[in-house]
Amino acid sequence: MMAGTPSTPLSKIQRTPSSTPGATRDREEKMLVTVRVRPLNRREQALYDLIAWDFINDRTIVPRNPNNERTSTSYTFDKVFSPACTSHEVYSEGAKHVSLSALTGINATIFAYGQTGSGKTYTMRGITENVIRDIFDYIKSTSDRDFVLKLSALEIYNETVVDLLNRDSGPLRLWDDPEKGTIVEKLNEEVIGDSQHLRHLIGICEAQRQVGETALNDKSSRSHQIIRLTIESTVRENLGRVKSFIASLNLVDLAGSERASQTNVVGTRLVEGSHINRSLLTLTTVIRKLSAGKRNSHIPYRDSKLTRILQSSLGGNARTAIICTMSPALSHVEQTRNTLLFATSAKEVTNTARVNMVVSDKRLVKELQKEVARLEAELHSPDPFSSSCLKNLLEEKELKIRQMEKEMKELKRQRDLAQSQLELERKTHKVLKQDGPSSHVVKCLSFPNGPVPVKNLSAGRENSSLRQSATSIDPLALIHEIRKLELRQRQLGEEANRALEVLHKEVASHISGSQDAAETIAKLLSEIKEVQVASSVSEEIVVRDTANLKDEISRLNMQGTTIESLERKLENVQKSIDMLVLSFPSGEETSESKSHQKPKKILPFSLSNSGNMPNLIRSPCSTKWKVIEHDQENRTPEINDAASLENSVANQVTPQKCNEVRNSNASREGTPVPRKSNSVNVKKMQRLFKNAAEENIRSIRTYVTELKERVAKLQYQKQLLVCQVLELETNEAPANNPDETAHPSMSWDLVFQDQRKQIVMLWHLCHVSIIHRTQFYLLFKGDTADQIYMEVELRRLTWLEQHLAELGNASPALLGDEPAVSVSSSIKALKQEREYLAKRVSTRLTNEEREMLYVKWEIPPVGKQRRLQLVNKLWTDPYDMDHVRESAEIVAKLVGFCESGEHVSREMFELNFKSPCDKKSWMGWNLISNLLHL
Ligand SMILES: Nc1ncnc2c1ncn2[C@@H]1O[C@H](COP(=O)(O)OP(=O)(O)OP(=O)(O)O)[C@@H](O)[C@H]1O
Repeated sequence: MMAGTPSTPLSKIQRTPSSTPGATRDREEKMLVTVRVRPLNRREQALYDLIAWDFINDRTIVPRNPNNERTSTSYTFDKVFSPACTSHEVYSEGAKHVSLSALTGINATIFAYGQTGSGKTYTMRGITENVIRDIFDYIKSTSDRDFVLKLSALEIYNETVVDLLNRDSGPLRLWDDPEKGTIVEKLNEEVIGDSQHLRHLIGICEAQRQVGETALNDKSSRSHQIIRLTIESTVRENLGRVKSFIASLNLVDLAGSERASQTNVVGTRLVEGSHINRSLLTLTTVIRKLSAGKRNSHIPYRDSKLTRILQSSLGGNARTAIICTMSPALSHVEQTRNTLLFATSAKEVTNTARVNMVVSDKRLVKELQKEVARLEAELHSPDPFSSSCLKNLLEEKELKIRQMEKEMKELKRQRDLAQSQLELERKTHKVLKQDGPSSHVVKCLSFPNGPVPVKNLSAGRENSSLRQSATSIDPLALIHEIRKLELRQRQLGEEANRALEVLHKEVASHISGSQDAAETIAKLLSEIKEVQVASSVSEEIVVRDTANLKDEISRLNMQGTTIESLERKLENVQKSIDMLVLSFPSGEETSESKSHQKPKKILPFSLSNSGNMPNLIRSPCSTKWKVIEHDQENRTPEINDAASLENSVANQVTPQKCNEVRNSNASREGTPVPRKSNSVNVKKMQRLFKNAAEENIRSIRTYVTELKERVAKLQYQKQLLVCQVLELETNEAPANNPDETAHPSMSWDLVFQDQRKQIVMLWHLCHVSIIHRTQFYLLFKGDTADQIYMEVELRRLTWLEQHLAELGNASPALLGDEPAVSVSSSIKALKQEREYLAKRVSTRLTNEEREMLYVKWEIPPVGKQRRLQLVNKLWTDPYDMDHVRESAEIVAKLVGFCESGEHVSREMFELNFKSPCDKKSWMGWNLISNLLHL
């Protein structure tokens, strides 16, 4: 197993020993950022591509302006290397100083960043070669120190970490060490003999790396490669004390950012490209946040393996040099601009490098023991002349030993003190987090009613329930929440089942819309009203200390089947009710019925007043309901006889009652009941019954819809809990990373943009239904109330992607059949979904709209499958947010989200994440827990 970046134990840190050449004090310094421009390559020359950049001086680059006008944008760095510069020059001015720091105990990282084909590998090869030469020259010329060099190398391919010195070891796990940072488990480390040996091993790593051909580079690196040299050197000081310096030098060759449209990649290359882009996006976000000086805010190191492994090099204990590589060609100007923006942010990032020094107790004791043994042996020697001299010597040595022991004691005392201070700080940090303000949402999961203050669980808080950081949450608190959820699940199940029983009995048999049906429905409605129970959740849930989180979640999952079957039942009932509504004659759209639709009636069965309402997701549906009631209350009474009569009927529900009301109204006011022919009255009565029945059915339907929402909410809460439990249980929980659990202070808007980009990328990687993507995209647009949805979506997708990536790269023997089948079935489901949408292109879009889209999306003017070609292009470039927006708009049109001119409503968004067109084959969230054997 290989350690992460070496760091000095707190007690052992010494600042800048004078004996160490080149060592510096513990201090902040900016990253060294340079830009290297390669010459136009053959491909670019063949296409007569133009040079798009000018070098004003050796630090500044500007976009070339053909008209010689003054340009407003210029980019300045520590150094800009023109195409004429050699690799040796790049090394000397862009990497040497930083990389040789590792010889003196300072961690160092050199990495190349840039678009695919811009020259990263070329540059890093040159640097590595120069580094090897200089390191061995230094070692040769530093005879007072002993050096030990070790090499390890890894690549991150499709978010999987692979050992380049031993590919057979399979995917490697990462875990966090409080002192050493992120550790790559079981990574091979080879001790280096000499420079030849080192070159040989690096050659092996290069040969092992994933390389593939794309339109922009014949030998494109499809993975991020990190070669890590760990350099340990020891020096013996006057007192015989042994000091060790230990540092690592990371030589990082990133895979290049790429646009699918430019690299023309499909299949495997496309998937690789998505992973590459995603991790580079995280790297960019990390750099951007660090550059904004928000080191105490949440920096999303954990969002990609690349940033996790390089965490200490990005704003931590390391010196870092970044060489941004670019093509000068006009055809790449956009990508190059992105690279330069990245470089501009990187310039602002500050690292705090320190000398990692270890004063070795063990070695010291060993040395002392050796010395004592030698002296004792001399003392016992029979030579009388040397005896007194030896005695003196021994006394002298003993004095030194006592001195050293004292020093050791002092060192240990300092170490213990530092450790206890650290411990105290951690505790304080935790307490602060638990008691802290509530507006921070990232890493905090809760459900109801938007942001709620987090309070201590024992204080019996109501709503803070799940809204605690998973990394700081007490397992007992989680169990408590699980129990509460179970209770709600049971109560809801009982209520819904009773209501459904009644509905099932009656609804199916009365779909004719006759007077009988109206009566039955009215009866039904009142019965349903009765079965509603005000389910207040008991707070008196006792959780034993011995309760086990995993067992709790398994139990909850088992019970989940009840809720799932309830969901199915609700679905069926809703269908029956829909049929019932449809069964009414289409005369519904008469002017009369239209007019009564506007000023809605107070319904006899109002869910808004339900005791359960506070527990419901506040859906647009229920909001509307309230507005309707409000409208009604403020409405001036209708003078229209029929309308007021209808109101009464709707209120009284049954035809008999309707008659009574009508008669009593008439007689009370002393107004003669208008005499009309019998046939007219019967017709009118029938229409009134029908309207009343319809209204009641709508009430029932709303009730069922709200039941569904409540069920969905429970599922959702369950998944939140599962997420929290998973995070709590995994070794990767950032308990030792206070930095990561820190509350974000950046604005929600920026967080939202970041999260949205990541979600889009993850949807792409996990082959999530494009209808789901569209719904989610259109529904969550950055409102503060969206925070929780965004967070949960991100967490779920991150889990899913990580596990799919790990499983996808594991050997079949490791996998078993299930997960692989699931991945392929979700790809299949996505394909089916596209076919389904393609069919709707003709019906949902006008000829004109279709033709415009074909032109815009570059669909050939002739061909059989133009509709499918169009749909196949939707949601394919997660990197381009314009593409994403346009894709969402088109899918929304095809599915009819925007039909009424309104935005998609939350009730359309299914929290169980099933694809509407193929519920069976889409890989839903349940799979996550299946994968984890929960
Ligand atoms: N400064 C340079 N001078 C001459 N040739 C160069 C230079 N930089 C790159 N090249 C050539 O350009 C091609 C692409 O370079 P390289 O493979 O290093 O790109 P890359 O950025 O690592 O691409 P990818 O991200 O796809 O791996 C190679 O053939 C390389 O030899």
